[in-house]
Amino acid sequence: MSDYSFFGAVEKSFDKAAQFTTWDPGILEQIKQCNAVYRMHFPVKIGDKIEVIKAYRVQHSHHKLPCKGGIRFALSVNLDEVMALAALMTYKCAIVNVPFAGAKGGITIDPKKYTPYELEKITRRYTSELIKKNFIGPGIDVPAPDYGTGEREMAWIVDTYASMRPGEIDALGCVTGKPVTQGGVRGRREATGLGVFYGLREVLSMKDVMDKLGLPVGVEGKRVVVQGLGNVGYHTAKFFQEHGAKVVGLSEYEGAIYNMDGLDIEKVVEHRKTKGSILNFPGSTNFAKNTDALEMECDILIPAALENVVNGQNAPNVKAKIIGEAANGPLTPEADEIFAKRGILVVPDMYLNAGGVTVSYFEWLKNLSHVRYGRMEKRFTENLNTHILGQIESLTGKKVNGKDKELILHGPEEVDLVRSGLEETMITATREIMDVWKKNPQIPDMRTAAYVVAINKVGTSYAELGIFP
Ligand SMILES: NC(=O)c1ccc[n+]([C@@H]2O[C@H](COP(=O)([O-])OP(=O)(O)OC[C@H]3O[C@@H](n4cnc5c(N)ncnc54)[C@H](O)[C@@H]3O)[C@@H](O)[C@H]2O)c1
Repeated sequence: MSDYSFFGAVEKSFDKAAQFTTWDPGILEQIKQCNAVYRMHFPVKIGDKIEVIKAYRVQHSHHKLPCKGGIRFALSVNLDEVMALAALMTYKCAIVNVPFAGAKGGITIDPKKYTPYELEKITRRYTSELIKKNFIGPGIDVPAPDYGTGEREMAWIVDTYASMRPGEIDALGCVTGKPVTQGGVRGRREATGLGVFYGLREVLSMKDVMDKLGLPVGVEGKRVVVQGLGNVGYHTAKFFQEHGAKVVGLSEYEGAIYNMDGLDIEKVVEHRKTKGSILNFPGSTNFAKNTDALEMECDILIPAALENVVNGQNAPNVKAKIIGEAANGPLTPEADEIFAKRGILVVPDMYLNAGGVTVSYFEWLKNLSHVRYGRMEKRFTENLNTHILGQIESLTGKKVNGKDKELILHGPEEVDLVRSGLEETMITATREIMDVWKKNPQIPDMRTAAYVVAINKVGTSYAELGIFP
């Protein structure tokens, strides 16, 4: 499918961008390599058998600490994939100014083949392996959810960590993406999808960019196709629908569906729950292969499942004018070249799906500072805020009601704070990358511009810190 492995593709993109920077070749090589690779095998009792589980944790960089990156549960997990995903995390964090270095983990299992009890045993044993080798901790390396994992697994991880490190006051900050009741933050669940939406909305608002693509400005009325209805795909599709776009195509494992008038995401999810498949959704046309979605008639294609799905073979058939990489590494380098030639805009994974890590940063800060975000305790603020409300009303001569009154009296909700921080982050990152691209017309695509931004930020860290010893 591609001449490059996943890590090879990341290295190729890095090299392509490095020529637009002025860093010493030694620094560039150091930024590119993975600093620490932990490949492990451990036994777990499944029924009356002992199963040997293969797993990984890769810390791509230590230019900032802790390292940060999700944990993937899938049969396809391998060292090359985990290295590539760890490297992308370094660049992602740099672009959105989240002070972490990149890491990633994975367990080579099909989670659907295990009971929740067995998955818990595997997750806890994996966590204990990370603890033994100092590959996890609030100031060392902080995992998060990724493909095949979610809040449940993160709760098992934090519980295992806290049990094995009794008395560690910051234990909650050893992992993010936890349930809200276990130190998680409101807004983390939908953060990656919302970040994808904010990033693409910003691109869609740029008149010069849209003129080049021959598309009208704005989200309203855009036809969107999403591959993968998991955490990232579902929320991305929902936010597009809520803001006036038409989600015309969706795909899951079992196939794809299309309706040029738009599909109702919630109803499709409900249909899949009851019928076991997205196929045969009323009013839509079925496609037997899930990859058919990639070639559907639309304005924006959003791959939100796994890597290497758009490649040299199917890229010539893609009809979208914009590809929003919600998944990590969905395009091969061959596809990238085809899209650059065809004038199709690829909005790259390495910042577009940074919503998860951005909100994870808020969660980590909340855990370390041992506070709650948002609404202040009524008893602390009521008198002062009631006074402020009175002042505003007498100055403006108008009564303040509804949401505004709530905001003045009690401050914003945690989820509103988180979302506004995320929105600002994604808008700033999009503009920064576009500015670099516009200032240097020799940069061939937005991905390369994003890498230039990332390399310059990580390079600056090395230059300022010096090389030890
Ligand atoms: N979860 C996060 O916060 C996060 C953050 C950044 C990036 N990502 C990336 O987003 C991607 C998806 O992650 P997720 O967390 O949504 O995973 P998930 O497990 O919640 O969902 C993935 C979905 O894709 C479906 N799928 C798998 N192969 C498919 C195919 N060939 N065609 C159509 N559907 C397919 C699966 O059935 C599943 O429903 C991954 O590349 C991940 O690395 C996730």
